[in-house]
Order: sequence, then C-alpha cells, then structure tokens
Amino acid sequence: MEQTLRTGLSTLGLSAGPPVLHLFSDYSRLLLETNQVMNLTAITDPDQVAKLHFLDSLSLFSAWPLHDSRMLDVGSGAGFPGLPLRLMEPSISLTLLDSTGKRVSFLSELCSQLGVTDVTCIHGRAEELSSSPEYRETFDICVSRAVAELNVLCELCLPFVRVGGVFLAMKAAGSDDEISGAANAVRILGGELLPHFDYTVPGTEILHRVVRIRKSFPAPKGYPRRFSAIKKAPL
Ligand SMILES: C[S@@+](CC[C@H](N)C(=O)[O-])C[C@H]1O[C@@H](n2cnc3c(N)ncnc32)[C@H](O)[C@@H]1O
Repeated sequence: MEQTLRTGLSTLGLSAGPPVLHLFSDYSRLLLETNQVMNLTAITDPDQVAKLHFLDSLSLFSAWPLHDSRMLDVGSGAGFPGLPLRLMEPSISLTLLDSTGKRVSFLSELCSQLGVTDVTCIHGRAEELSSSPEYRETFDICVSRAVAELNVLCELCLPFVRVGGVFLAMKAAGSDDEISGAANAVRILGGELLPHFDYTVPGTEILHRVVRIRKSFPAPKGYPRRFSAIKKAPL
C-alpha cells in the first residue's frame, strides 16, 4: 500500500516522508478493521484504498491551493476527501461533518488514534448546521464527495462558504448534464461556476472531475431550506 501511495503521490507532484506514509497505513488498517463491523466502504483491498480513497482525495491538491485554509468536508463518511488532505497538509484547519452518528464516532476515534487531535468532527445535517452563525459563511473551502446531485449539494454546501471562498465538489468526469442542471442553484446561492478540473485517479484509468464554484455573494436568507423542501423542489 505504501509503495502504491508513494508512486501515486509523485504522479500528483507530491511527496511524503515515512511518518506521513505510516499515518496513511494506520488509516487504511483502522478503516478496514472497523469496516468488518460497520458499513464504511465497499473497498476492502488496501491497494484500492490507497488509489480510490487516498489518491483520489489527494488529487484535490491539483485543483485548488488548499494550504492554510479553514476547510469543511460535508458528508465525510469515513473521512473522504478531508482527512487525507489534512494528513498531507497540516496547515489545513479541518472540520468533518456527517449526519450518521456511528460514522462520526469512527472519525473521532480515528483522528485520536492518528494523533490529529485538532480535527473537529461534527454529527449533524448540513442544511441544519449552516443556519447557525457559528458556521454560516465561515469556511474558506468546502469539499464534498459522493453525497448528492450537484443542485442539491450546492444548497447543502454553499451557505458554509465565505464570500471569496470556494466549494469543490468531486464528481465523475461525465457530469456535464449534472453541472448544467445546477446552474440555477449556483446562481441563487451566490456562487459562480469556474472551469472544472478533470483528472485521472493515479494508478488507475478512472477519470474524475472537480467542480469548482467560487462564492461571490452571500447566500440569501431562507437558504438552505429543510431537506424535505430541497428534495421536493431542488433549485
Ligand atoms: C456515500 S457517503 C460518501 C462518504 C465520503 N464523502 C466518501 O466519498 O467516501 C455519503 C455520506 O454523506 C452523509 N450525508 C448525507 N446527507 C447529509 C447531510 N444532509 N448532511 C450531512 N451528511 C450527510 C451520509 O451520512 C454519508 O456518510
């Protein structure tokens, strides 16, 4: 696993010393051990964890400058993409958010075992939390992978991003229709669609995409709506 990671990192123009590589090994081991008793990932081979979770997450470094940012990962699940980014770049101030309590307990335990005690793990729903002044428009960067369609995801994520910050949504390469279908949501929520960034997940032939949305104006009051309303009438 460490060799796959080292090779993939060099493809991304990144490098890591033994202490960071060990952190990723420990992360993979704890993920796969816990996965035996809790549904965290469909991937069970450490080499595939390195490629499809770690290197896919770390590809965000090629899509946007991430250092020294206050970052929120919405629907982080087992920590992707936020935690691999923080392990590689300690200057990121990271908050992981998920609506499933068991996953958040796993994340808290994982961060404590990895010794990254400055990561904040929150159990809650994005559309409820972003109305609180503590979180609304306070993050430089919001990231999210595999949580919802982009029009819905914009309503969950853009209210967290400060004006001038960015929302980075990880999507499949063939997401052109999904992106054009989210144009209305982006506009209403104060966003501006930037050119997307396509990449090949290192060590694979899988093409993925980072949709980049700059926050240009504050999100109007009243957004996000309750999840039932978001689902019933997506923007
Ligand atoms: C398919 S998993 C993806 C996990 C991770 N981002 C990844 O790529 O491996 C989706 C996660 O989003 C969380 N989620 C879904 N809706 C959410 C919401 N409204 N607020 C916070 N978390 C949410 C779920 O609990 C789940 O853990």
